[in-house]
Amino acid sequence: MNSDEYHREQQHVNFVLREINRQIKSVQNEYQKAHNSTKQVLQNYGNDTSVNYFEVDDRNETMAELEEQRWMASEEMRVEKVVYNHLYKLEQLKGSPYFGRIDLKFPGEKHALKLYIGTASCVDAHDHFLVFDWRAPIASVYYNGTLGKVAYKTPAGRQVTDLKKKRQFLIKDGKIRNMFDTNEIVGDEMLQHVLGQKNDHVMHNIVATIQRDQNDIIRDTKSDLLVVQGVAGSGKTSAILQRIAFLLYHDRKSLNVSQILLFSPNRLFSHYISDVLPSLGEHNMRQVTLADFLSKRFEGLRVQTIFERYESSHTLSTEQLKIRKFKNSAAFMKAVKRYCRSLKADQFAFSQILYNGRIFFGKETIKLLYESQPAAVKPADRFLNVKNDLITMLKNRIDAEADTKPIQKRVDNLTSDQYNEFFTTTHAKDIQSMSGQRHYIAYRIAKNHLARVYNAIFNNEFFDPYIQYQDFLKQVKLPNDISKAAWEKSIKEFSHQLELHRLTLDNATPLLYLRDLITGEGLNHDIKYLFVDEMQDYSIAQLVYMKHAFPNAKLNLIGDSEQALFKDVQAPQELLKQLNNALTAQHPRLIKLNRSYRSTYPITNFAKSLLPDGNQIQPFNRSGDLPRIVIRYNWTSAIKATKQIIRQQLKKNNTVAILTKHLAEAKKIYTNLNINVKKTLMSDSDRSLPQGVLIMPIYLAKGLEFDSVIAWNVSKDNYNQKRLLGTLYTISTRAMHDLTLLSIGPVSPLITKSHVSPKQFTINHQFN
Ligand SMILES: Nc1ncnc2c1ncn2[C@@H]1O[C@H](COP(=O)(O)OP(=O)(O)OP(=O)(O)O)[C@@H](O)[C@H]1O
Repeated sequence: MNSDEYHREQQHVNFVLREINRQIKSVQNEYQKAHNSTKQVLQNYGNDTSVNYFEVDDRNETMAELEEQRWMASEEMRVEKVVYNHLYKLEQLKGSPYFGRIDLKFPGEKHALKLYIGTASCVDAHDHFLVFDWRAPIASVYYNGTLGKVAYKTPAGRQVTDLKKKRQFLIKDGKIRNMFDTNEIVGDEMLQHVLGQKNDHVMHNIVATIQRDQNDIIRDTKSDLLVVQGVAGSGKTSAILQRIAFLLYHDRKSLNVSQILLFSPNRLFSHYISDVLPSLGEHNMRQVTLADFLSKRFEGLRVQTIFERYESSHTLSTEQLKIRKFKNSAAFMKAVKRYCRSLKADQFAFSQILYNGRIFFGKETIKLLYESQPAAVKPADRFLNVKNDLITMLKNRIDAEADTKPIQKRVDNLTSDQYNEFFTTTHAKDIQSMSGQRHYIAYRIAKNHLARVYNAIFNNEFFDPYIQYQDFLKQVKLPNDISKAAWEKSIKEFSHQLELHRLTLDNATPLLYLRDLITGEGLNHDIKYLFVDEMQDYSIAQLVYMKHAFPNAKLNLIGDSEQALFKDVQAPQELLKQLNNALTAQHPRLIKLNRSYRSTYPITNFAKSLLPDGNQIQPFNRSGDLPRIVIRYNWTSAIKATKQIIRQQLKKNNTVAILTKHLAEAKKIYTNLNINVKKTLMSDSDRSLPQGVLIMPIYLAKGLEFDSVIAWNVSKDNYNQKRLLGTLYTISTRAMHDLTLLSIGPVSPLITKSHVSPKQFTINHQFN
């Protein structure tokens, strides 16, 4: 590009930045004013709440005043937040106001319009858009269109225009570092630049270089089940984060960030992606791991995590593996549903409610309440009715109790301060007569006595879901390949675990499903979009449960069936078929991403050759060294070689990750690796990644990437089963720039018998 053009564009950047800086100053003032005003109102509100309540007439007046103050305070806070968000967005534009330009010529117009596109919009005092938000309908042309006739959607319908130019910029600290004209979606030159950078342990937004198929994921507004199957490093996570930012913009009148929930594989990953949305001017959505979600739902029990299950899975017999498969299937969840629907009153696992060691509500009473309802009423509604009936019965008991002598005596013995303490609520303050006040106090005392019974009813303690689940297990029809003896043993194991206050993951979801179906509780109607990243690591049963638990949510399942750590590598089509069958949806959509961006060309080529059907994977053309296979014959030489590799790698990379199959291996390396650089053994509870040498089992590295990776002990002994292919593939694809595979003894057939050819790696083989 000639220097005149470059100069003109830099002038334009300067012009836009001047306007942005001017606006920042003015909004800063506005913000200060809004902040002071909120402070003032809150202070007034604080003073007013300390008023006296002695005179009845004053009370009502004060309540009205307080109500008004409260309203004013919340209004002030709302205004302050709006101004703050505006300021935040302007600050985001300060160093780099935009990244793209499109020239559009509309029918009937003489000249093309130049539009600049950035992470947020900026409008001048005359309402001219200096920068368009990347999510605005017209900006879709930047991502979708090649030069010539293009169309884009607007609220008023489809618009057609002529795309005359598409220009990309790399602007840093207000200076154009690079710019290209391109006809492609986003030119490879720009991608080369972005992808060649060293990892700094937080994920970056890809807003300037979104690719066409990623754009389809981001801008989908119709699907209620969006399944993204993308090869390793294809930008699945990046695309869904951009999608969240897009949806918040697109549905800004009806959607807020608290209505979006992301299930993420672990806390490290949650931290890794935590900067992406703020960099796009959006607040972070809620994230939860399956372990955290289940622990909340089973208070008092220790629920196994995905990783604990993975760690223990090598000790399982073939029979136990078959049982696991069955419990993780859609068929098992269907059986739970059928069982709950057909339950008769005498099959219910009702529990008595005790008070001071005596039966307060017996099982029979509860059963009768259940039976007394018409059979046509749904189990969950019948359960709720029982609960309400029990509460009514309890209230009657409290009423009766209030009139008893011991309670009346307690009322008589109250001091006047104690007496007045009962009258702080609006409702209580309205009771004027003396007898009314006395009864009110007696009722409150009796209610306090019986609070434990109330809590027991409220928490559904009159029903035992664990016994019910066991009953279900005893009668469920088994698949032919599971023997009755093995099944019975597994039921015993379930009760044994319960005695220890533990619950395995395989039982947790069906049990929760059964509990929810019977009690009608556990549903979250607020969530409108549910995202599940690394979906291949969830069982179908877990996904069925999520669909049930978030009934209003559109499901977004993102993963790679070939990175399965917990089961055999599955062909994408097979996984999708299973999902479609289990999660019936009105508007399902599948988007596949086959181009891999993370790793250099030689690394992606090597990794794809490990897979039986890796041909669909398209490596991004970024140069780099061939992966190295390093073979040693004992532990000491392997550690020695590792130290050498680390020293070499740290000369050009910030981080070297040693990735193992299990935690035990990782711990052993950490203890034996004496090296004078910072080394860290990562654990399940860690939230951030330091630099230097990181040692961790692969499941903690899910979704992450590192400059240089050492795949630990890829030997025949260590990687001896077909189901470890997903693990090996996932480890190899965590490397951005360098990959070393270290083997203690002969190399695994998963490599030697794959499509990997000797030209795809270098080898370093030493006998000692
Ligand atoms: N359009 C893009 N522009 C720039 N970088 C991109 C783009 N798409 C992906 N990347 C980069 O490629 C890398 C991999 O992206 P991401 O982690 O989103 O992929 P993924 O499919 O979720 O990976 P995996 O399943 O292997 O964990 C990241 O460094 C990301 O920034």
